Amino acid sequence: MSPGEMFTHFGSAIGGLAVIWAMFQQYIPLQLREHVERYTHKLVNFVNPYIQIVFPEFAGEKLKSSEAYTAIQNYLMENATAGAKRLRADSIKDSSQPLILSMDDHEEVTDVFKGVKVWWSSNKTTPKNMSFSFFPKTEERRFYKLTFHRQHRELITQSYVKHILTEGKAIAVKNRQRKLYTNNPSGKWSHVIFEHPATFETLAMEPTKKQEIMNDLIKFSKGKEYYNKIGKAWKRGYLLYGPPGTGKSTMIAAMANFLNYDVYDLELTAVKDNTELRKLLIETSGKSIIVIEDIDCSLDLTGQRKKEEEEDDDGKEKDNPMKKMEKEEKKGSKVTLSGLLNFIDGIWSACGGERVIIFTTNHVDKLDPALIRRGRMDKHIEMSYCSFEAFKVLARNYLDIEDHPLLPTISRLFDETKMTPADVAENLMPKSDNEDAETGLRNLIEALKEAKELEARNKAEEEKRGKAEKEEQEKKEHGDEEEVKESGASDKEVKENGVINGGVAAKEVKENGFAA
Ligand SMILES: Nc1ncnc2c1ncn2[C@@H]1O[C@H](COP(=O)(O)OP(=O)(O)OP(=O)(O)O)[C@@H](O)[C@H]1O
Ligand SMILES: [Mg+2]
Repeated sequence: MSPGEMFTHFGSAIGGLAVIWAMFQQYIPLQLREHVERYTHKLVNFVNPYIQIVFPEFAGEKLKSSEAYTAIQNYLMENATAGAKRLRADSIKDSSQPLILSMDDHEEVTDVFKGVKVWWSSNKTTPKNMSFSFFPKTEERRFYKLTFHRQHRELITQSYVKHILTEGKAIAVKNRQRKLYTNNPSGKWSHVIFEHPATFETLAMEPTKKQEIMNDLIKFSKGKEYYNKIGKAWKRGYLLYGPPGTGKSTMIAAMANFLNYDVYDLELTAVKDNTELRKLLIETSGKSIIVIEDIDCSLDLTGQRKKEEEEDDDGKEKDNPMKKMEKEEKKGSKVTLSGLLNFIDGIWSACGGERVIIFTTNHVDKLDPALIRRGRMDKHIEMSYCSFEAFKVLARNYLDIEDHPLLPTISRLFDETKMTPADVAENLMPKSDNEDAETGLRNLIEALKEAKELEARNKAEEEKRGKAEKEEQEKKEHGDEEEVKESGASDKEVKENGVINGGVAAKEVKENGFAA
């Protein structure tokens, strides 16, 4: 029992006396009665050196728990419930969710702040005039009570309470269930709980490169003041590019888990036009990652400008409504490159809150340079084939292997051939329950050897094809030369003939002339 409570009980005892007092009071003059009551109250307050603050669950807004109450609940859950003997397990929806514990009613815990001890208790009051209700719970009023010695009044009311509220809110952010939003054809976001297990720890990538990305994200997420100072919207763009199965989508999930952000997976082909795009983007919340996967396939963004020019060129087709409609249909979505770029260029600076924008593509060379120039996409990250360093992460995750006699062989094979992390992971995955780690490694070695052979075969075939083409070309060129040669000879003949003939003729003429 907290000292405050003790005094409360002391107060109740006095209250008991007051009841007896009330029985007699009708015989006592009113003035004297008031006098006695005032002094008992004063006496209790004078003897009780403890102060109590009450934080009710519903303050002001009726339907939403007060921010302070929720923050205190979170804080106590993480920091102080160890001392509580009776806990309440609330909001268990399914077995995969972590157990959320809070103090049971009338339970009490202590907390220490800068060497000062305070007491917290969880309480509820039931209104005296209990009316019949189908929802009896709503009649209860819960509250937290904080008790501390009056000599620490300043410290507690000014620093401790503030500390609790900020800590509690931070815990809420950390524990909140994050969401994965996707846009549907009716132009709205719908969401599910985001529960992707990928983390930077499980992501196969060179450690230095990985660390660099993590540092970049940390700097960004803590950069509120910096972005304010330079007058830029608080956002950062990443372009992830590389062949399929190199971990682009996995990287996005790892980033979201690392930053504790929501994810908005924007399917551009489902967006009707620029107006809808703007609406969708404005509806995104702060602390979120906006993803446009396969940006080169989502829209004909790269060719948009060219197409418009083409359309302008052939005026005839433009006048034909059927042709025009066909074209519109083919075009499908009318989201334009310039529309998209406008939004990326900080139109949401007014919306506040930090946002990360990620584009992914398999063909970085196909993208319009305007889309990926620095400043729009701040960081270009290449996701490439699995290196030995990256493989070690997978070996640790999939097989719990740090070291193994087969690793040097694998290292050599990785130098000689290319394989995506997705394929490596697939090979390491046990095919049956009783498969051991070594089998996994052997499977991978086999697959790497096969990949190497295939590569060699493809290369040989390509060379052969190249050679054949070269020969064909040479043959063609040779053929031309022959022809040239042949036609050259006839020219010569003509020439020679001409000369001969001419010579003859001249001779003849001469001769004739002479003759003449
Ligand atoms: N770098 C990686 N680290 C760990 N796992 C990976 C990595 N790359 C791929 N994987 C594994 O392969 C699967 C496919 O990878 P992912 O979907 O991230 O590839 P992607 O690059 O997005 O491919 P696509 O271009 O086809 O979208 C993942 O589920 C993951 O298990
Ligand atoms: Mg992907």
